[in-house]
Amino acid sequence: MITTSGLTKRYGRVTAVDGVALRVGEGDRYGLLGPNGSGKTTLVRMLLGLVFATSGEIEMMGEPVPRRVHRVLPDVGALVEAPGLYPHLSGRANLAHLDAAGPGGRRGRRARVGTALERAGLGGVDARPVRAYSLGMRQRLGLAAALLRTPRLLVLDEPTNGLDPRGIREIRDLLAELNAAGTTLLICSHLLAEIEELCTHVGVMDAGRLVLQRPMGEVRAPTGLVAVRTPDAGRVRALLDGRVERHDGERLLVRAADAAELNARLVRAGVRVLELRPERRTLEDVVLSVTGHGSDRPA
Ligand SMILES: Nc1ncnc2c1ncn2[C@@H]1O[C@H](COP(=O)(O)OP(=O)(O)OP(=O)(O)O)[C@@H](O)[C@H]1O
Repeated sequence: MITTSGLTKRYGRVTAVDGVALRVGEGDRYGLLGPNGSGKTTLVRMLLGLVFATSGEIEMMGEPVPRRVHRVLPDVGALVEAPGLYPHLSGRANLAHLDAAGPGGRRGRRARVGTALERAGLGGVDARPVRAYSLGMRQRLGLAAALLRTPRLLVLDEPTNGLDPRGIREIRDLLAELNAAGTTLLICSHLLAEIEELCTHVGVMDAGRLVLQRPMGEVRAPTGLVAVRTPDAGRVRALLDGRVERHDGERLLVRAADAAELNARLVRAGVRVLELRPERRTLEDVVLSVTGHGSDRPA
């Protein structure tokens, strides 16, 4: 879906994006993480033909970008910067304007706009002028604009910016639904939890470089430790002498390659197991291990 090689963008002496080889496959939910100023936005803008690369190649859906970006953009929905909204018009009227600028004809416009508003959770408030919208509502309207033409690829920069927890959940569900219907997602965020919940693949930028790019399942590999919660912690210690790495009240951390085998052994010994779960590396651990201090901080 997206392949770049050696993609580089320099602004004077600042190298915002440095030799990036991005690989986003069809149907992926790709989360691009990185500290502020690590180059995520610049990278995404180059993909959309909004910023020209200093060097390197971009291919999107088999077409070279920016040379053939006009062929690609009709299949791409983007929520990258606040779209040019008219504050005195309603959300519905704004979308009708945007739709008129797109490839779809007049026919079906009303229905397209209505469906996009509904899906983005703005069905009930579409008559209000946009200047009365909260930040979250503007964000939803931006998403509704991206949804006007069920895109093959949806590129989102901080899609849940300004949303409350319920709004975040709704947008996440909507994105998962779109993805299930075939839309590839590329999401920039610095919210680890958001990416961890939603994405199948993760890329991490640091000081312009893509320092990690892997399927989520590999990133969150098991640590070889199993978390056990039991009121019989003392008995577990006696039983598994030397394999208990940590013990805090009812909670134990046990070194074990096979969680099922450990569970069977504890139950056989009459230990009451309340919870048992293989420990995985969190995305936070992984990201912190590959990124430096955050590119915006003075050295
Ligand atoms: N138009 C520009 N002119 C000069 N420098 C720029 C320009 N755009 C970005 N930069 C610089 O390039 C670097 C990367 O910026 P970019 O906005 O791509 O990072 P980011 O990862 O998207 O950060 P954030 O999470 O804060 O949006 C920063 O050092 C930034 O100051």
